[in-house]
Amino acid sequence: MYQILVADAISEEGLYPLLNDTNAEIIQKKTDDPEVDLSTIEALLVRSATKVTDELMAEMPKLKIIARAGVGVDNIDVPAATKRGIIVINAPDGNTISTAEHTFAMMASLMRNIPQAHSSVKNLEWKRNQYVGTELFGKSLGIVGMGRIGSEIAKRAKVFGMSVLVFDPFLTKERAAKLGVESSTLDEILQRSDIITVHTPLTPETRGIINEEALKKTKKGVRLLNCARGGIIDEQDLAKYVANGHVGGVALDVFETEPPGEHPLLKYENVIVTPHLGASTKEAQLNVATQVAQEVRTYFEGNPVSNSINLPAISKDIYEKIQPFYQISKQIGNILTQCVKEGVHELSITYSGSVTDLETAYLTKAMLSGFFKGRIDVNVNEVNALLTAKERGITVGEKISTDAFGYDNCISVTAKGEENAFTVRGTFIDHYGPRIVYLNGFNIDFLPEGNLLYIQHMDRPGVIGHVGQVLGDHHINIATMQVGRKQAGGEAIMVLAFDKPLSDKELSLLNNLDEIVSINPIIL
Ligand SMILES: NC(=O)c1ccc[n+]([C@@H]2O[C@H](COP(=O)([O-])OP(=O)(O)OC[C@H]3O[C@@H](n4cnc5c(N)ncnc54)[C@H](O)[C@@H]3O)[C@@H](O)[C@H]2O)c1
Ligand SMILES: O=C(O)[C@H](O)COP(=O)(O)O
Repeated sequence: MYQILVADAISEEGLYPLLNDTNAEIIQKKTDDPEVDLSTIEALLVRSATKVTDELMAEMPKLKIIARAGVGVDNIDVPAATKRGIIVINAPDGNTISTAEHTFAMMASLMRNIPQAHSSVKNLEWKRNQYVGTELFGKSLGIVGMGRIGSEIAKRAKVFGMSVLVFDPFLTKERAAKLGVESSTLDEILQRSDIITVHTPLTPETRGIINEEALKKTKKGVRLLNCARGGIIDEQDLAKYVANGHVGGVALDVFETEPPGEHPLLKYENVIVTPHLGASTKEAQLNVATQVAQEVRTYFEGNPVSNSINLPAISKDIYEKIQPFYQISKQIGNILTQCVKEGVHELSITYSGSVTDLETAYLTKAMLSGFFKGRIDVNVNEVNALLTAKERGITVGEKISTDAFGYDNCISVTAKGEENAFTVRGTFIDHYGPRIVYLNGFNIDFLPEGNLLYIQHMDRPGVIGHVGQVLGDHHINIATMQVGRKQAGGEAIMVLAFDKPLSDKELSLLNNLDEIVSINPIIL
């Protein structure tokens, strides 16, 4: 049973896929709740409130997946999660409409002084002249960041009769034309817009994208909105421009620090604010919670997730095709790590035959996760495999070859150390399964599974009998046995499978046999 910590307020109804999973135990508590045993948690579900730091992850050694029920992952240390092999997923589009609607509601409120007028009437005043507003119709709206939310704002703005200027470095002129908006530079937006709204993620590039220098270029009376992330508009610079009357109004749903506390902008009548409510609708919360709950369940069922921030996305049908090769790639990596007895500085992988039609980069990462399994203290998976290899000075090379050694497909991996190189080849045969077909210079054919023993020996009459005798004397049943040799009387190998691993004593008795060169248990 896997334990899931739901650390923020996430829709109970949306958690249904997990609440319904008999393999899942849901704990709905904060991460610092003394009743929570962080060491047993395998999945963590959050919104923007919980800060998922490297220190927190260090307290959660079993953590495999962090799910953000929403879009922004700036509260999660994604590079640290990647390093630890923890998958980070989000729900990228479940709250788009709610946030676009909230931004629009803020814009209309700002233009018509609705929050101020509302408070005034509640205070028993009736100041009709004081709250004369401005129409949205005919105004130019500048949108910085034309992604999911920016695009929805643009659609609504057009219906309201506004002209829309957009700045997004990834927006093509064709898409802009299709959306009926004018693709502009940031400067054009600053100079021409009556209202400017930002909808980018907070990145080093977008932090302070609207700062003093930008504000100087705006029209007098410009209105500014930030319903994306605090910091995209520099709050200190904005406060100056509200104070000097250049900026005509501001609507903020987000702040650099949340809650903002005593904030210089809060004292101005023409600054309206909400407490990060963009995604706070029943619909959005149900959408994002359902999306991540389903994804977490999918992950624990052993299937690929589709909204990972730090793992290449792979569609379900591609995953189904890749799955058999994925397993054998892992097994080859794991055989290598158990057979190579020196430091490895290079791993080169050659794909041939039908496997070359697939996403081989994914298989290379699977091979690496098998290679590092049990070798280092970190959980290595497809998320951090390449990074781990790089950190350990292992060069990873990938090649395609036309020679599949007579098989439909072949994955061949060579591990190079200071002294030696060791090659393992595997194939996947339909209706038969994965097979290892080459081990360190010898053709062989065995199932990479369970408790195996790889023996190097001299090809002499009686050797198989001697091995059988030792094992028989210790009541050890041989499940399968495969042999391979290069030439009669020369070096040979055998690979035996057992129901349980052999003891040190049994291994040592086998090792002492005259014809045996070396023995090497492999546990897969
Ligand atoms: N207030 C809320 O509750 C709430 C809810 C949902 C999302 N958000 C925030 O809204 C923002 C937008 O979300 P989204 O789902 O539309 O994201 P998105 O990824 O779909 O869109 C972001 C867009 O910003 C553009 N962009 C990136 N860098 C840029 C730059 N330097 N200049 C101009 N454009 C740039 C990207 O090309 C992309 O098109 C995010 O910051 C998200 O966290 C807030
Ligand atoms: O990035 C997001 O999805 C929004 O900022 C919503 O954040 P929340 O889930 O904390 O409301």
